[in-house]
Amino acid sequence: MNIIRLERTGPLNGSVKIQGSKNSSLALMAACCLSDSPVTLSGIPDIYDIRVICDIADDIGMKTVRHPNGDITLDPRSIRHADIDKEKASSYRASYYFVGALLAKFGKVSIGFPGGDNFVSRPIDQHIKGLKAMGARFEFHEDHYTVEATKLTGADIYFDMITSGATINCMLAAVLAEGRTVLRGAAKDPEVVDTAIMLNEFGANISGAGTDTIRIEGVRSLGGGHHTVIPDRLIAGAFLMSAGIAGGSVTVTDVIPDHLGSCIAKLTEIGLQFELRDQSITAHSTGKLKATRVRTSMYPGFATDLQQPLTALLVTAPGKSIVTEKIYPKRFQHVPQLRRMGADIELRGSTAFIRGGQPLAGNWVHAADIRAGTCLMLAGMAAEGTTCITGVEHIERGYEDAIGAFRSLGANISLEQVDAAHAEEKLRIGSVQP
Ligand SMILES: CC(=O)N[C@H]1[C@@H](OP(=O)(O)OP(=O)(O)OC[C@H]2O[C@@H](n3ccc(=O)[nH]c3=O)[C@H](O)[C@@H]2O)O[C@H](CO)[C@@H](O)[C@@H]1O
Ligand SMILES: C=C(OP(=O)(O)O)C(=O)O
Repeated sequence: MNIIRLERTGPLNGSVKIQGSKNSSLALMAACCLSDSPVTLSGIPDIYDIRVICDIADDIGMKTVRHPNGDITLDPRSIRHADIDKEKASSYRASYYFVGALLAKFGKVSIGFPGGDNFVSRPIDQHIKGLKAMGARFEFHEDHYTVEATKLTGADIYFDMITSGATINCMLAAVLAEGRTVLRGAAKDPEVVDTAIMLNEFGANISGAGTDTIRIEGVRSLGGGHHTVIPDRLIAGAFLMSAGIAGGSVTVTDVIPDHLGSCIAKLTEIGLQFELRDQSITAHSTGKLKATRVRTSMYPGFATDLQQPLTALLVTAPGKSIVTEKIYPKRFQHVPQLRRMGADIELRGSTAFIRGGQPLAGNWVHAADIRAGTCLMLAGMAAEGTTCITGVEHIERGYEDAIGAFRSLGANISLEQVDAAHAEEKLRIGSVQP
């Protein structure tokens, strides 16, 4: 099995080109099913989740070609059915977008339950409620569910909470539905906006994406064309944090600085300095970090996907920090791992109380999800000695080449193969801190 090995890292210096957004790519790839002509997407990252989508596309008959320049062309004209392999659908989170994207054309979609990072509870009731309002009927089975609709009709949908997944899924279903759909309490995330922009480029009639009310007038068909996915703001945010942990200056290029507003504001409070340009951001360490409080919230608030890497940074900031997770109250699988490295963190409900500035020591630790992996890579840069991280497959769901990028900045990081039993034993006996 693969592990990531890290040694304490001196100042980082250099720049990293940020890959296309995972979460946007997952929506865009599924959205292509709505078109009646080929679509070419630029910037889609070569990551595990995307490879699964290409597999699913292949199964249902949508030809996909990855060109030498990295672009992907998808041809929805040859889709034969909407019976999605259960296991493939359950191996990542956003498989539910195939429901919204295939329902109008096929009248019935059969699919496995969404997988993805395990935060104990990730309900899909808002997807169900929204699609039902448009005329869909759901049936739930042990390992899959089916969604049927003889006809999809526009509806007025009030979400009970802000959800990017349900906003995008209902938007996809509404594009070819009859009449007008209004999504109220919609998510404003850049990934929602990116999806709406692409669909409009191909002939959809969506207005208001990026606000909390999205209106979609159903159209009869969509054409194809070309679209470039937005950059991954979550990966960019984690690289900016690495300058705070290891020192030095890190530039992220090919980004949209506006998408990182709340992250930059929080990192400035903590003591980093920033230079913002049109498409790049440089984070400078000032050598001084301050404790802070943070509460995650939906865009434009501080993203839950940045909570875990931020926690690593706060563990190194002297003083008491308080991190409250409002989106996934149990998203703390990184905390026991940070404790194994000597971090002083107490968890009470959905809040982590951090006494920062204690020395960290390398250890064997396990990344249970993508951002726990980011968090542990950052912590490993600050820890004395060697840190070995298992669960690399989770990191690979989101990052094209995290190791290469951190190495290019000067981090002491490598991918190594070890015997699985050896890793398990090391994780079991590691020097667990009280
Ligand atoms: C593939 C993808 O894009 N994943 C992202 C997406 O996940 P995902 O789309 O699953 O997350 P949502 O934005 O839908 O979830 C936001 C909140 O709404 C709740 N909720 C959501 C749907 C629903 O039907 N019922 C319900 O209660 C969730 O439990 C959560 O508390 O947004 C999350 C929140 O920014 C990010 O952490 C994930 O990286
Ligand atoms: C939670 C995440 O991903 P997913 O929703 O795909 O599990 C993430 O990217 O941090």
